[in-house]
Amino acid sequence: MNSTAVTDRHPISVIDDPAGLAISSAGLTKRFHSGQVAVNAVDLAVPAGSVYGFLGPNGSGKTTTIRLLLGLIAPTSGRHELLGEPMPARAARVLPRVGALVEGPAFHPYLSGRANLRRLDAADRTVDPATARARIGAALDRVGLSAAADKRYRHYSLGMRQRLAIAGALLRPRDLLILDEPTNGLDPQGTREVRTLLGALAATGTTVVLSTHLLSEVEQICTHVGVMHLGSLVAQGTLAELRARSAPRAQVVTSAPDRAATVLRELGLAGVETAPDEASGLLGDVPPERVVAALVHADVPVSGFAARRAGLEELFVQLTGEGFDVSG
Ligand SMILES: Nc1ncnc2c1ncn2[C@@H]1O[C@H](COP(=O)(O)OP(=O)(O)OP(=O)(O)O)[C@@H](O)[C@H]1O
Repeated sequence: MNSTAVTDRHPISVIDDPAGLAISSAGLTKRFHSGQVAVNAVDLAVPAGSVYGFLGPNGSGKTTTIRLLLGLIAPTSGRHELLGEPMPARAARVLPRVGALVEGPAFHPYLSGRANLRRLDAADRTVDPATARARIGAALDRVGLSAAADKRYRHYSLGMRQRLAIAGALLRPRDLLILDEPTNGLDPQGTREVRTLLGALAATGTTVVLSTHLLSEVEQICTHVGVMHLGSLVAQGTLAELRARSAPRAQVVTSAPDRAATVLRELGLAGVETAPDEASGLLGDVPPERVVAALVHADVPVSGFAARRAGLEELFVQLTGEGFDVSG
């Protein structure tokens, strides 16, 4: 096997530029006392300025990874940096630049959105109380809640509640925002509101990382994606890079995969891979019939041939062995 075929569970990392990363990790691992390895040697590379979708089925280790990144739990092994600073050594310096939504803040139902933010702001001893009013006003404005700021929280829609939680994370300027399932439990309208907000935040240059189990969410707002499966990061890259992986691929079923691979390479196919009884490569502009003719001409025993394109959804299913909820 000489490949990193997506059907294998080999990690695929297509981000190899170490510079300009908002988050990087190497071998980040968490084994719980139960013995369960929830996060297994994860090498994250989140480019600064990206909207990075951290995608994976429930239980794949997304929340645990986020908790590790924020220093809420200690890794069993591995290391990571946030905004170029090693964690946890520089936590005090870097965390003020990082907004997070992991377990949503507990808001008081009978207080207004503004009053709730006032309470949250007052709990932060590192900010100047004299400027609280302006800070809270700006945060409400950024999430589009200025008009509803003085309504009681209990009268807020689900989308408004989540936007208030995000406002809580934005009480001070942030370079990086890490959100665990920010649209979970929202109705379609609330989901739209939060997505629009995240897009607007990203447009101002904030790096946004959001975990999700929704493929559609990634397709709609993310520039980059990392795919988790059983605690491992099984793919990472731009959406375009992952889409390219699902470009049309010629698949040859043969008892001579190495010879078939040679023919595919000679024809100019990229990404040629072999497996027992199979060789495959990206077709690009090469017509499938030319591939078949060349194989026959080279006396490669061909017992099956297909030219097929895997969609993003199929790619993720291949990577994780699980179906994704494609709604939302
Ligand atoms: N404190 C803990 N002790 C033991 N096991 C844990 C702990 N926290 C999480 N796990 C386990 O680790 C695995 C990964 O959980 P995690 O919550 O990180 O996944 P997830 O991808 O965020 O899923 P979900 O979307 O359901 O939250 C799960 O099997 C979970 O049961």
